Amino acid sequence: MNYFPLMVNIEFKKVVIIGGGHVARQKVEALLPTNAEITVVSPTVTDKLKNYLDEGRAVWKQKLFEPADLDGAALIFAATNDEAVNDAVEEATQHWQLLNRADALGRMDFMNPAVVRRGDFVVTVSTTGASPALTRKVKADLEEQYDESYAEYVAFLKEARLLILKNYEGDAKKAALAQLLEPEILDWIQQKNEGKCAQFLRQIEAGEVN
Ligand SMILES: C[C@@]1(CC(=O)O)C2=NC(=C\c3[nH]c(c(CCC(=O)O)c3CC(=O)O)Cc3[nH]c(c(CC(=O)O)c3CCC(=O)O)/C=C3\N/C(=C\2)[C@@H](CCC(=O)O)[C@]3(C)CC(=O)O)/[C@H]1CCC(=O)O
Ligand SMILES: NC(=O)c1ccc[n+]([C@@H]2O[C@H](COP(=O)([O-])OP(=O)(O)OC[C@H]3O[C@@H](n4cnc5c(N)ncnc54)[C@H](O)[C@@H]3O)[C@@H](O)[C@H]2O)c1
Repeated sequence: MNYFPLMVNIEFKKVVIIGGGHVARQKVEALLPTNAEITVVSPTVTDKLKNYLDEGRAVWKQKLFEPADLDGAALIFAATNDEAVNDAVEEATQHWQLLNRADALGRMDFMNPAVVRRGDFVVTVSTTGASPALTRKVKADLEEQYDESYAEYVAFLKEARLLILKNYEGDAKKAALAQLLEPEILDWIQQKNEGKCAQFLRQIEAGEVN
């Protein structure tokens, strides 16, 4: 199956996770930055997951799964360790709801890639379920290659690009946008050279970048 990768806005959408184990905790952690409305349905939860629930970052329904738990959910994660329960979640999922099964059985409307998040810079990795271990290895490589400085780097590129779009047209715009990929800009960010960054923005505004 060829899955279609998407960046989806799920802010305020209801997401229901059935199960409260290690996998459910991973799903909650992946969802927290999205501001989705997360509900966890499970009689027990791990200590770390309990912390998120205590902080009000997700709602805990401390109970066994029932079909009504899925009402209004846009995304559903069947993440229990019991195949029969995951089957029951699948059975209760409406055609318009998107289902993920952590056991990778049955209806899999979407899969979870590994995610490296650096502010607006997001890199995802997937083997479409073929080798979660390779996915994690490549993720670790990417975390090293794209360190925390990329958040600030991409934020700076955004600011500079918007200034270029405002101040340049035609070929001059193209040339100025191409300048944004000069490696020295990443060097300035990593060396915390705020002077150089500010000077570059002033040069853009003065029409001097080409
Ligand atoms: C990327 C990540 C994202 C996430 O889960 O959010 C993710 N798995 C992660 C971790 C992880 N997965 C596994 C281990 C145990 C060690 C090992 O085996 O290596 C660990 C390590 C850990 O848990 O720490 C094993 C495993 N995974 C699946 C099965 C079921 C099966 O295949 O039968 C089994 C066997 C279970 C068993 O043995 O019983 C299934 C899936 N796991 C997926 C994603 C989807 C496709 C991924 C792809 O290939 O691209 C898919 C299909 C469904 C889905 O969940 O969407 C997350 C990275 C966390 C991070 O960010 O570091
Ligand atoms: N996708 C992945 O990354 C990945 C990784 C490892 C394992 N897995 C799969 O995910 C499954 C879950 O793994 P885990 O480590 O989180 O298991 P776990 O044993 O730590 O947790 C299982 C959870 O399911 C809950 N549960 C059981 N029956 C329930 C019911 N009727 N209603 C509601 N909740 C119920 C339990 O209370 C528990 O909190 C594994 O069995 C495996 O198939 C997936």
